[in-house]
Amino acid sequence: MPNHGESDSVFRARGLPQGVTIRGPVADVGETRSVNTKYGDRDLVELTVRPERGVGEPVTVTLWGKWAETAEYVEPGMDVLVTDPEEREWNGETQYSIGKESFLVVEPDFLVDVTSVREFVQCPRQYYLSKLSGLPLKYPVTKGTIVHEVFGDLLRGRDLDAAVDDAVTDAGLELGLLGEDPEEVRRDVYDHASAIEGWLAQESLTGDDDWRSEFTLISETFGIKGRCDAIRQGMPVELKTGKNTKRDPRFHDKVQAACYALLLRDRGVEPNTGTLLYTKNAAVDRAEETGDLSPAKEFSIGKGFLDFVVRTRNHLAALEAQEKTPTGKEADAVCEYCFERETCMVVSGRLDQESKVGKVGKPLPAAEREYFDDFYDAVEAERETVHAEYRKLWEQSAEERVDDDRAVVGLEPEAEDELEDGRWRLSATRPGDATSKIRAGDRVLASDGNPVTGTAEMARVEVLTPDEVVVTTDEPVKLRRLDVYPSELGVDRMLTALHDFLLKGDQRRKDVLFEREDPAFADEEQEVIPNNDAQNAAVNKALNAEDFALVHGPPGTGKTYTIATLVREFVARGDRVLLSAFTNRAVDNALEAIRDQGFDDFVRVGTETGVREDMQSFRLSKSGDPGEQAGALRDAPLVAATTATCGSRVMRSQEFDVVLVDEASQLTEPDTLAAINRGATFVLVGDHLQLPPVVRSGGRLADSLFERLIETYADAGVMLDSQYRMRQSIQAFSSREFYDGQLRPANGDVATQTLADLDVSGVPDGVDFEQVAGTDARHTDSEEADRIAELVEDYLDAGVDPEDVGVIAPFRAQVAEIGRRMPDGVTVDTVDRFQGSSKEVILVSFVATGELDGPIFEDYRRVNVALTRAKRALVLVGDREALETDDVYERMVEWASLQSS
Ligand SMILES: Nc1ncnc2c1ncn2[C@@H]1O[C@H](COP(=O)(O)OP(=O)(O)OP(=O)(O)O)[C@@H](O)[C@H]1O
Repeated sequence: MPNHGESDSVFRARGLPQGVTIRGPVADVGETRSVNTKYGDRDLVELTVRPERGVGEPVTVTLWGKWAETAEYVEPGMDVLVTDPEEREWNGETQYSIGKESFLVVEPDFLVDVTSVREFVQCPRQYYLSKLSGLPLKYPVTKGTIVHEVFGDLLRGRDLDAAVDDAVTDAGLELGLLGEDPEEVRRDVYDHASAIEGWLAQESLTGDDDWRSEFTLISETFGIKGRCDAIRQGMPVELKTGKNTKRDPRFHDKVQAACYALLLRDRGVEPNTGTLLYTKNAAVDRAEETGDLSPAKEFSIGKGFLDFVVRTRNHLAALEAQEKTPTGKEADAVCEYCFERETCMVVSGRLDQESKVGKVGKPLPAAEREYFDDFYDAVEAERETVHAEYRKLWEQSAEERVDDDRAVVGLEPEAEDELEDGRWRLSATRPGDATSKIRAGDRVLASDGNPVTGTAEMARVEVLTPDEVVVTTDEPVKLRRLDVYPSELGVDRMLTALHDFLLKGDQRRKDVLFEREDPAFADEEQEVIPNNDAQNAAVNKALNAEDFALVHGPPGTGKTYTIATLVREFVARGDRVLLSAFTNRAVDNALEAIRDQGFDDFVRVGTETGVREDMQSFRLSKSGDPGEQAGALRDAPLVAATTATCGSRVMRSQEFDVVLVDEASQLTEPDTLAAINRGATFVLVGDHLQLPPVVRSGGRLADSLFERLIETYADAGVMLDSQYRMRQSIQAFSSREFYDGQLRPANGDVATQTLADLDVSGVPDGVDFEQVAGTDARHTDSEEADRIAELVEDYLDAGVDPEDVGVIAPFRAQVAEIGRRMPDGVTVDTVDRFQGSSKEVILVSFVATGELDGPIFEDYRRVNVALTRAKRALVLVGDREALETDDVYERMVEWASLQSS
């Protein structure tokens, strides 16, 4: 374990075990020189590093021999980490150099996946291409998953036949889409599996075997993460479904196993042997093949090999830090026999990239290449924020993670029960009643107390109550802590969506989205929704769209109702429809509205834990008879899935006539592409005057495609203008301020609704402003919280149901402050969490004292959302003087005060 923070500066005397590291930005990279040493001529380079993460006095670190090659890609400003440097005094100065035990790690914060290092060794360009195009739906990929599953099962002591049967059934959907015959697949997998079984049997003859399958590892020192297929007596074992008749494992496979060795080293284990298991070897015909047909190949993992692996990882991390596209020249890529040769040439040609193999075809127009570059960089910036989340696993203390809602700690392990399929159910009691973001159904990292240096397993939360936790895992672990485990899947899928749109997409689609051609519409009119002209116009716009249509729906204007109607119309005319949204909640809400309109011939694609209970019966299982599962998907006139799932390999095999995307104004452009790439035409429904996409990095991802299109092609959109939620006085400010005064109540009943209709009186009805001078704290205001607590009590005393009351606050801290004062049933949350819902009574805490700062004030769209959640009563609580420092809030206070007087 390297030291961090203050202890970084403590360079202990050489010879002390572990822990001596130099870490910080590079200030200078010297010239490479060749010097004569007792070992002959050797290259050297001097790096000047500012240790203690840039705070310390610069020190010189000499890189010898192969390490000197690092100078080719390391640059001033990049972060480096040197473990166990050799030190010597020279002219009163301490100098450091890479010694026998040292490693130099470039950009350790960039977490490289083990499979990426493996690909990068094969060819840096292939690493890049896979990153762009994702894993395709192909038989070898699916078979690989099946064989790995069987491997895990066999390690857990399951019976071979049962394991093969289950794994093949589990892959039913993919096999069906691939048109594979399950019997043949079973036979195929059987061959691979018997190789594993045979080898396991041999191994167990040698005495008591210490196995562990699927080990999740992450190293803060080496900046590597990954999941090892198995660890046997502390040594990594990797399974390969290919064949290898040579005596040695393949080079890139060795690199992969050595990565896991590095990860284990970080935990104090020093594996000296790696094993590769080539399962196809068992299936080859011994009469035809010669060579070494034994599946298991071992190799010794020496320091020199680990050095090479770290340097490869460094090279990759440096290219990523410089935002450079690999060319294939970085390594000795041999293009001649490469399977990816054609693809590689086409991609380099289209994107006009340099590549070792050369390019074919005409480059995409400059605007498209620029678009690609901009979004690629934006997605990678977002990836950095995901890496920062991983880092918090070790940078934050357990208490900080709990405070940040990222962990549940202090669990007392109760029971470990082995399940029928060899997996485990672990339970623990939970002292204290802390709340947490982790919910039943989530995938988390379960650990024995330390998720990085201890034993950790990916787990699924089955039960999480204030006093009990139950999870399921592949392997047992002392259940003391759960951590939110970040995922790069979202950013990976954005890149794939960009790739599919620009390199595989339809020309006409690109012409329209690049604003070279206007969207086209047919002009048939029909009356579909007689009682709402705008909805009717929107439906007609969408039905007539030859490219796309936009439905702009302010709060409560019947977006969901319109979508449901539209879906039925599309299906009725014979279209195959894909319905998508960012969240599972939005997808299920839309499906519910569709079902309410009497249509239920649809398939819901999603995970068991993602899909809402009442939609489970429509969920397409991945497991089952291949023909049946694939048929269920292919024949469904309506398929519904989140945008992330639209980018899965299963969904990427599907095509639709039209794609309908709900809450599209909250989607980044690449996320929207992931859905619309699947269809010939598309309809986006949203409101760009409510919350924008949630991204941590900003840049081009912060603007939705919906907003861009509605600004460019206003005529392609229809705004729904009649709202079914708020009484007249409540909607007035939002209508005037955000919707040019066009938003209006759908009918008299909506316009004139009051609390009196609910037999409630003696409390503020309609709109009210409550002056509270407030306290000075930045993110909380106890005076506002007290006042809100009194008001809520008044409402409840007057007969309002707690479920009908909501409180909106700008900061999580204030949400907690108010939450402590609330009776059961009242919802208290941030604006972001309130979008899409409504309550009879809403109170807004502005935490506005002195200066206006905080998320609610950064973006007027937030206040639009906050003010449009209430049906009958809206109470604004804040300091008039502070609010009046801003024009919009000044008008808001004026409006609210007028109403209440
Ligand atoms: N044309 C219509 N005729 C009758 N009722 C309607 C019509 N359109 C919408 N409604 C009703 O208005 C209410 C709000 O509609 P819906 O839930 O579709 O709004 P929304 O725009 O999706 O809301 P949100 O802004 O919360 O997303 C629902 O009860 C719905 O049944």
